[in-house]
Amino acid sequence: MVESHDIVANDRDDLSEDTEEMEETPIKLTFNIIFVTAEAAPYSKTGGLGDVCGSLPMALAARGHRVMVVSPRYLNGGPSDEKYANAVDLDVRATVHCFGDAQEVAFYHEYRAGVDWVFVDHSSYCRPGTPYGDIYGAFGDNQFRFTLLSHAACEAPLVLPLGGFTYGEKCLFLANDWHAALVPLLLAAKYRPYGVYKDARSIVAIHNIAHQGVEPAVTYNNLGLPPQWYGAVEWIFPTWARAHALDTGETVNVLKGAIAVADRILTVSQGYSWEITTPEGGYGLHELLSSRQSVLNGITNGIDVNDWNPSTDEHIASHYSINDLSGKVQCKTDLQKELGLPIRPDCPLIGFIGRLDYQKGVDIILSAIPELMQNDVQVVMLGSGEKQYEDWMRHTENLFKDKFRAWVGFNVPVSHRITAGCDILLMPSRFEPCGLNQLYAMRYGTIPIVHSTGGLRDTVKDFNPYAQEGNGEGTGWTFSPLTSEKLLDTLKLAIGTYTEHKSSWEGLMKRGMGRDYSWENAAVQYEQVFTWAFIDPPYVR
Ligand SMILES: Nc1ncnc2c1ncn2[C@@H]1O[C@H](COP(=O)(O)OP(=O)(O)O[C@H]2O[C@H](CO)[C@@H](O)[C@H](O)[C@H]2O)[C@@H](O)[C@H]1O
Repeated sequence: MVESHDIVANDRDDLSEDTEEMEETPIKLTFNIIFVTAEAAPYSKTGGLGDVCGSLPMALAARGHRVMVVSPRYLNGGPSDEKYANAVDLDVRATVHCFGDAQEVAFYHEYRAGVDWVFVDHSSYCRPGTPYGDIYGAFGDNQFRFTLLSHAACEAPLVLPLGGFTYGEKCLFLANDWHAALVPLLLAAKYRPYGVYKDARSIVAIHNIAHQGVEPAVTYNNLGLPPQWYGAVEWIFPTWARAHALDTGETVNVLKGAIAVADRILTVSQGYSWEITTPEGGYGLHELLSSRQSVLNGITNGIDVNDWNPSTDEHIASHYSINDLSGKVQCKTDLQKELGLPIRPDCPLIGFIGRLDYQKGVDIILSAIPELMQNDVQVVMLGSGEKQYEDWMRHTENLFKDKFRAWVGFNVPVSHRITAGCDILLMPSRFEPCGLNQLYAMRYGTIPIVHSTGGLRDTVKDFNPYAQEGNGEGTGWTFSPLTSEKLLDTLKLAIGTYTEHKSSWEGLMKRGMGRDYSWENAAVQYEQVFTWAFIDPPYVR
C-alpha cells in the first residue's frame, strides 16, 4: 500500500539511473482521502450529493489513491436496508463527546470497487424516512445526527484498521456540504492543538450553499467544540431577516465555520464557484467566500458512466448507442405505455426530474403548462418535495389526461426510463451548482433545455444550426432570463427543430452522446487541488 503523499514512479526501482526516462515518467502523488458525506449511492441517495459521493471516490481509488467514504448507516426497516448487507461490523467503537453526553458509535465496513465504504452506526440513523426527514418534515435532531457523523469521521482514520492498516494522520478530509462541515473545525480546534492531524488537510466541498446547517446560538455547546471557538461558527442574521422584535438573529452556522477554517474550498462547477462570491448566489456567505477566493475552485462533476449508459442500462426497454439510435424510440413508446399516455413515437415527449422546490424552478414550469398544453406535446414530471407542487402535478394530470403525467415520488429506475424515453429534458433551475440530470440526458441523446446558470451554463452548449458549415454545433438550449415566456419560446424552438429538422436533431443528440462525462477529467483536477492543499500549511489559529 502506498503511503499517502509518497512519490511513486510507476514501479521503477532506481530513479537515478535513467534520468532521461525519468523526465518522461510523471511523478504521481497519492493521497489518503476521507470523504465525509450524508449520502453515498447506492447505499443512500436523495439527490446529486449521493451520486457524486458514490462515484467520485471510485474514480480516485482507480487512480491509485487510498479512499474511504464515511457516511451513516441508515436503517428504516424497509427493503433499502439490504443495501448495507455486505457491510460488516468492524468491532471498533468510538466515543463521541457532544450534546453534553458521551455517545458510542460503531463502524461497519464494505470494501468495494477499491474504496473503503465505512458506515457509522448509531440508533439516531435508524428510523423510517429519508436521511433527512419523513412525511412530517426534517428531523428535529439533524444537528445531533450530523455532529455525530463528523466526530466519528474524524476518528475513523485513527482507529479503523482497514485492510490491516489505519489510514493514519496524514490524510485529506473532503467534507461535503453542511452535514460534514464540522470536520474542518474539529481538525483545527480539537485535534491540531494537541498535535494530532498536524499533517492532515481539509477541504470543504459545497454542493448546495442554500443549506448551511444553521441552528440557534444556544446549541453551540452541543457541537463539541471548545468554548473559545464560538466566533468561528457565529452567524448573525441581518435585522430584516429576523423573526420578531426580540429575535437577536444569533445563530451558529457550521458551513460558515468550515468555509472560514478549511484548507481549501471546492464547489461543483466553475460557474457556481464564481456565483457564490456574489450577493445573489452566496446566500449570505459571499463576502467570506470572496475573502477566501485564493483557495476556492470549481470542478465540474462527472457521472457514473457505467450506471448511466444507454447501451447497457438495465432499467430501460431497449439499448441504443451513438452508432445505433434505433432503440431510443422503443424506450419512448415503452415509457408512454408505462405512463398510460397515447403511444405516439413522433410526438415530442418532454421530461422533468428533480426535487420539487424553489431551486429547481418548478413554478416556472407550472406557469408555462397551460400554454404548452395547447401544443401537440406530451410532458412527464418525476419528483417529490413541496406539497403545493405535488398537488399541482396531480391536478394537472387530471386536467390533461392525454398529455401530462405526474410521477410523485422518488424512483431511480423510473428516472432512467424518463431520461432514455424523453426527447427533451427541462431544467429551469433558479441556481444549479452543477446539475447531473442534464449530463445524464445528453448521454442518453435527450436534449436539455436549461436556465443559463451555474453548472448548467458550463455544461450545456447552445445549439447553433449554422455553425460548422451548416452541420451545427451545441448540445441543447440555454435560456435567460428565467421566465415562463422565455422557457416557452425556447421550447417552441426545440419542438420546431424536432419536428422540422430531423437531421439537426440527430446532430444534437449525437454531439451530446459523444461527449466524455466520466470522472477521469474531474479526478485529475481534484488531484491538483489536493496537491495545492498540501503545499500550503494547514489552518492554525
Ligand atoms: N424523484 C426522483 N426520483 C429519482 N431520482 C431523482 C428524483 N429526483 C431527483 N433524482 C435524482 O437525484 C439527482 C439530482 O441531482 P442534481 O445534481 O440534478 O441535483 P441536487 O440538487 O440533488 O444536487 C446538488 O448536488 C449536486 C452534486 O454536486 C449538484 O450537481 C447539484 O447542482 C446540487 O444542487 C439525479 O441523479 C436525479 O436523477
